[in-house]
Amino acid sequence: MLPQPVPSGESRRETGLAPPQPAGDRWRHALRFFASYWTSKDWKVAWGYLLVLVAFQFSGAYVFVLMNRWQQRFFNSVEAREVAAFGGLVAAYISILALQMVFVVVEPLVKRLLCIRWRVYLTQTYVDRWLGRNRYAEIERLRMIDNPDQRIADDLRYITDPELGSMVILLDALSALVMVWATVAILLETAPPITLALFGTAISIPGSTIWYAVAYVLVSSVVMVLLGKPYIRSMMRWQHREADFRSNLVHVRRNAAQIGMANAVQIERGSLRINVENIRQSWRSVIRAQIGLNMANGLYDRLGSIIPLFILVPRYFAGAISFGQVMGGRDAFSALVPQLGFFVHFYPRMATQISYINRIKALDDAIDYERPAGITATIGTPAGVAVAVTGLTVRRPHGEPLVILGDWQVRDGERWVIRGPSGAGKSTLLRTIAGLWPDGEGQVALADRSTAMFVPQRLYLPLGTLKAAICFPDAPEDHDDSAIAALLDMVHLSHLADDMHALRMWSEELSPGEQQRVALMRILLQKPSLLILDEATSALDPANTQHFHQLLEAQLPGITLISVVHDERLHRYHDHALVIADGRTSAGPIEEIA
Ligand SMILES: Nc1ncnc2c1ncn2[C@@H]1O[C@H](COP(=O)(O)OP(=O)(O)OP(=O)(O)O)[C@@H](O)[C@H]1O
Repeated sequence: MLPQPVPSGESRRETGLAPPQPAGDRWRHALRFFASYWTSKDWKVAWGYLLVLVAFQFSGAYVFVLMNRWQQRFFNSVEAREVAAFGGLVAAYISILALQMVFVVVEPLVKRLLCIRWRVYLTQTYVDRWLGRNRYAEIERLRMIDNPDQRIADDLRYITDPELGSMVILLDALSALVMVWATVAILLETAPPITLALFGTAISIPGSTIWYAVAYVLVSSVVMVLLGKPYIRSMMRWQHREADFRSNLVHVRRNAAQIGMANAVQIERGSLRINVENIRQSWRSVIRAQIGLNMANGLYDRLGSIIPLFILVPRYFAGAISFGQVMGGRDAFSALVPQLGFFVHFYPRMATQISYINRIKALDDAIDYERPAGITATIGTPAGVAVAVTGLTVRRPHGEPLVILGDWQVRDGERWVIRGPSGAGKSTLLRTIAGLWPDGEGQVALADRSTAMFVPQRLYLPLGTLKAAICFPDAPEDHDDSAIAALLDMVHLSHLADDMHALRMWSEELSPGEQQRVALMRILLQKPSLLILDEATSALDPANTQHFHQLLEAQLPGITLISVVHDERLHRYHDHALVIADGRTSAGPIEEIA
């Protein structure tokens, strides 16, 4: 069975070069994404905070109505010169103001508390899922999406932002609904009816201002949706370019020494310039797309405060309503229009959020993608066999065969060398044995995974002390300092003994050859029964390379060894050979294999 094609095109989608995913899929994903926190084990606190926030939206509308009524009373009493009522009105104002202050202080606080909990939950969940089932490695191996790290760190932060995030937009929507209800009630008291003559009958529709507001908002919404589409596209492209720039900067920082040695500063500067130029260009298209949106928003706000006066003042002139009602009506209309036009007003915010959620969807798709494992990795072999391979063909991700191995067995205590030209598939075969390469067909069985150890060319050094790096995966406390000092001496690194507990960037400080000797120390500490080495001495000088293998032989005499080595002088430390040439393999005792 050939592996299925790798899902691709996400980057093309995100840069706007390919059409977006179907809307139905995106909606379903967004629903699942939002529901996840509110049904998580933190649900009690989450819903508690949310209910408080919802209650705030309702009481906010109530305070708005109080303030509006107060305004009507105030202007009417000023117009009627009711001096005696002035003190009472000021006192009433102070009480309403005090209420408003409670909202101003407490509401943002609750919002922030909820948003940080939500962010922590989402971030932990995504980190776990990304690291689970080897997805982080598989996503990189197949280059499924770019910058999953930034999606987790940044996009989730923007979605849960307490000022501009998705939940705040939804709360604003609720607040808009409640306010619409409150302002409609006020406008019904002040707005003149619309009178129409239909087939000779006079029809009177109450609350003309409301209908004008609805028509006003509907027309603006259509305009905004049309203007917003290119805005979403350009925002996504811009985010993508920003992420590329950040990851290139990290790349330069990580490879600082190599770049210096290779005199590649010009090249890196050029590529960073291209990144910045790409940002500039995509930002320009964001700005262009924003011009129309800003203009429409500006007109929308300004006209919204003047139109009600044009409608209500003639009625005041006709003596049908009081001056207080004109001011109250204008206030309610001005409140109604932005609330009704929530979608209009917040479209740019929603558009940005949609693009973040789409990036998270791409991450979810990559994490959830189940690539049928053509090669099965199992535990359990016949007695005396350390590795049993059956019917194995290793393929490249897109299906072409890389190594056709068929059946192969490594018996306990055998020492195999894997040979072949560069690019033949030696490292990939080792990854397959480790169960990290699923593309192809056949079966790989290990006698015991827990006593097998894989040592790649570049060692993984965790952040922490040198002792922690040497003891990994054991905890540093599991081994005495004196034992580690003796090992350092054994591998000719005794000068590092005093720095054993120093917290430094060891992966950047130790030379590749020193790191390979740290790997040797790990081997001697862990004493694996099966050791798989991928050019594990490539950075060592000949004397240290000999020493590496001699130490292995002396300290771990019965070990089963599979190693990829280019240096023919090292073949004598092995008794069997597997040679890969043009995808075909030949295997057997070393003296029989040419
Ligand atoms: N993640 C990947 N996606 C696509 N192709 C890959 C991937 N990893 C390895 N390959 C390809 O598989 C082939 C074999 O690579 P591999 O690293 O196994 O070779 P090798 O024999 O170990 O080479 P060398 O001796 O130079 O280390 C190469 O052509 C490489 O480009």
